[in-house]
Amino acid sequence: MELKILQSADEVARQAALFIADLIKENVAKKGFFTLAISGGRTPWEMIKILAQENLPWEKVYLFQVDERIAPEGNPERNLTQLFTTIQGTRLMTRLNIFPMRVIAENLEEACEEYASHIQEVTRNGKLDLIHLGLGSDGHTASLVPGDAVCEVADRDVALTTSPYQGRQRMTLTYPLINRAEKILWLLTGEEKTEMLQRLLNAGQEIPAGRVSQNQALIFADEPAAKNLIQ
Ligand SMILES: O=C1O[C@H](COP(=O)(O)O)[C@@H](O)[C@H](O)[C@H]1O
Repeated sequence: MELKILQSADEVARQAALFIADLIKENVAKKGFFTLAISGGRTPWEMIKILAQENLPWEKVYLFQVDERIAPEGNPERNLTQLFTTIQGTRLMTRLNIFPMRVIAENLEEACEEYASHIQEVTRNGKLDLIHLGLGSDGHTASLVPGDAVCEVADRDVALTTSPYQGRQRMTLTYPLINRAEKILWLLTGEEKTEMLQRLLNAGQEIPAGRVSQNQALIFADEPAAKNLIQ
């Protein structure tokens, strides 16, 4: 796994946006489209704001969610609400193909299956071109949360947590789908990520993030997150 240490959170966002922009150009030129899954939390929004300024073939980009809270439409805790707030008024709002997780469905198990089918259809081979991941200070990533049976799902690409996590049940991409992605991009900023960054680099199997494939992964971390690694 490659690690890039950058001076600040702003620089992490900028470099990540440039990295994604290059991948979009490359994939659209090669196969005509690009598939991407974005996490929620704190880190992706600045990167997305920068990306939105790029003149890219957005109509050919298909954006999926990595995870979502089971909560009503427009709920401020939802990752989709934050995404829409971030891209409001930008070209991404009208041109990007966004696939929201249907967390308001009556039958959530069916909604998981349907989401997995959409990913299969759009990607054609079941492999997303890029998955962006964050890392919680308890070692969770996506909504693969410590101690939840969702971490053991091996036969489905999208699943539900068995219990609420930070107050809400969640829908999440599972390890099989995440680990099949062509590329995985971790964004880690802030001092509170220092210990988990170390464990992620050691592929510590005791934290959910440590079980994500490292072969195709790249980490952009800022100096506070990587402070133990800087001499
Ligand atoms: O709950 C969540 O948190 C993680 C970590 O977020 P971050 O604040 O470190 O960016 C995030 O990856 C996940 O999608 C989100 O639902």
